[in-house]
Amino acid sequence: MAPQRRAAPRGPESGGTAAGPDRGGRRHSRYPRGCWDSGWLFLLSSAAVGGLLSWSYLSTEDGVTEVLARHSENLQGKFIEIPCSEDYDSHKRFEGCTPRKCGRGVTDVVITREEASILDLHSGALSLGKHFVNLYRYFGDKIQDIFTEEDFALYRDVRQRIQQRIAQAFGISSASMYLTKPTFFSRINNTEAKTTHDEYWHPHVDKVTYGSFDYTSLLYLSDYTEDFGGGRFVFMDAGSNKTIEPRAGRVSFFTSGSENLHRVEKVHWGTRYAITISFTCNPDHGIGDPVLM
Ligand SMILES: O=C(O)CCC(=O)C(=O)O
Ligand SMILES: [Fe+2]
Repeated sequence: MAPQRRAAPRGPESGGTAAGPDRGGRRHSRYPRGCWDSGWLFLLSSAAVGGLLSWSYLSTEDGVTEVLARHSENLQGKFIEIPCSEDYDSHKRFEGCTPRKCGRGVTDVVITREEASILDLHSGALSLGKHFVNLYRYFGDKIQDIFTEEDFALYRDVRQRIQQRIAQAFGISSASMYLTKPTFFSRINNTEAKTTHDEYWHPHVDKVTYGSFDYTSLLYLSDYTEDFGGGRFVFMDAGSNKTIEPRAGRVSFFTSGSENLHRVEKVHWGTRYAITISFTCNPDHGIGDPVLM
């Protein structure tokens, strides 16, 4: 069955909250001491009850979970810096590219939902049962029946914008990064895994799993809770997991070392589409953009 194109309109941009001037201090002194104390106690106990409630609400079988990006949010950009692991020291360093600043970011404004829906059409055509398929080898001459030159141009443009966003977030030059392999479409549903490659739910470190990766990006093509259930992306931090709920057009990116150990929750229903676009700092591990031959 041909996949359906979903042309969902974009929601309004989310605005930031400006911090106001400190208005709290002077008001407290107007209250009699006893009243202030009980008010404070009340505040503290409500905060404790609230905290407990949200803790139990957010807790999962994996421990305490914090949501970094909800499906319903339209995030301009969120970036969290974290200390780099030592993984990069055991590889050749490329100053100005190899991570010195590490972290993770997510944005909903670099790729539109419309662009995601066009790419999604193709991931539907690529349901081949295995996780890694070399499209050129698989389709041969027929590849031109599946992808048009416009599709490749869109892919190149999307990849370029993601690369620039990553470079900006980590303070490096976009020209020092190279696309690397595997860069792939993934399609996940709740059918049984056929090979170990299909077992996407295992915690892993991309730099260990894929070798050449320095920066990983994920472009989501479908929507958590609308197109599929489960399937959230989880950063596995000590003591607290951080989740990203996929949303069409959402880009999440992070340094590929063990500072960003992660996994994907099992998909319970529906189909989840995403593209993994990865970058290396080592020109020897770079690959060219896909082209139509
Ligand atoms: O699809 C995702 O959200 C993550 C996939 C992933 O971890 C990977 O391809 O290495
Ligand atoms: Fe990964």
